[in-house]
Amino acid sequence: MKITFLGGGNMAAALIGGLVKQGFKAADVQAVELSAEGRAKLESQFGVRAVESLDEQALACDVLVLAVKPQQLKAAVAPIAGRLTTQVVVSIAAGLRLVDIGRWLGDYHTLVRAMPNTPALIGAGITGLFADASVSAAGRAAAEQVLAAVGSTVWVAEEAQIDGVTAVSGSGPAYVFHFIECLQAAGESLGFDEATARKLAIDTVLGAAKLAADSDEAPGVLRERVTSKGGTTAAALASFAADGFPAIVTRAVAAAEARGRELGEQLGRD
Ligand SMILES: NC(=O)C1=CN([C@@H]2O[C@H](COP(=O)(O)OP(=O)(O)OC[C@H]3O[C@@H](n4cnc5c(N)ncnc54)[C@H](O)[C@@H]3O)[C@@H](O)[C@H]2O)C=CC1
Ligand SMILES: O=C(O)[C@@H]1CCC=N1
Repeated sequence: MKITFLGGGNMAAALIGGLVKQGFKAADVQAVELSAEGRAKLESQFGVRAVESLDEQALACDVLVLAVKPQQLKAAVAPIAGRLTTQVVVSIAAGLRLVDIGRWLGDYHTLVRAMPNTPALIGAGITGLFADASVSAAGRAAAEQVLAAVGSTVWVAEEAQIDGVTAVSGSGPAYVFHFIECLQAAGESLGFDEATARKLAIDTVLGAAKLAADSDEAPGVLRERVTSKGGTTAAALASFAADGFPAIVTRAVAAAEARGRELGEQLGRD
């Protein structure tokens, strides 16, 4: 399977890195990237062909992944409008709706919306997928194969749910990194040096996530097991509750989801 990325920035690099690590042949992966520095990085890091514009060789692919910023996508696909034949086009752009992307591509509807996340770089991503009704089973399978190479995948029943996936898991790594930053800073405030506080914070999140992933129990049950009555964890959790932590998370995720919808509506007017 030949895969071309239109846009070779952070997320494309995470996906390309993941694909190559998972055994995809670098010769079957290409990237179209405006920045010379970006192209040089992709070529040297992953050994893939990186070009400035979508030439015939780059267009001759089975899956074309649109990996530019939502605000850049309409202009980026303009040169290929009406030139697509059988390629499965997978947009990973936040918010943008298939109906608008299809229009910008010159009424082309072999389209899949996917929302991956950056842990794809280490094969630990999670991607939500939604396909236009006209995409064949083989087309869906091709799109899924690309994303499944870098982590797990879930199909959603309605396109609007991709904005929810974006809010929970697309943006989610940033929330977890932020929590790690805060836990590290809290450790430093107790007198640990930076390296020690960082290790305590990261290894805790890593271990807890692994335990939650491996366990049949709900995260709430695992939380209760850490929480001795009248103990230290109970004191911390009472403080979290008093500060409204669950509502803070719910509001933040809702803000991300609303922003996705807003981006789709705003940019789709073009
Ligand atoms: N960063 C993340 O964690 C995630 C990002 N996304 C989505 O992935 C897309 C890309 O995001 P990032 O990689 O973070 O952005 P980025 O800015 O790092 O990458 C976009 C790249 O596209 C290039 N580009 C822009 N116009 C171009 C054109 N006409 N032809 C060729 N290259 C062009 C830019 O030079 C840039 O390197 C966005 O739509 C975003 O919503 C999706 C999931 C997670
Ligand atoms: O922040 C963003 O808009 C993108 C989408 C998901 C992660 N990064």
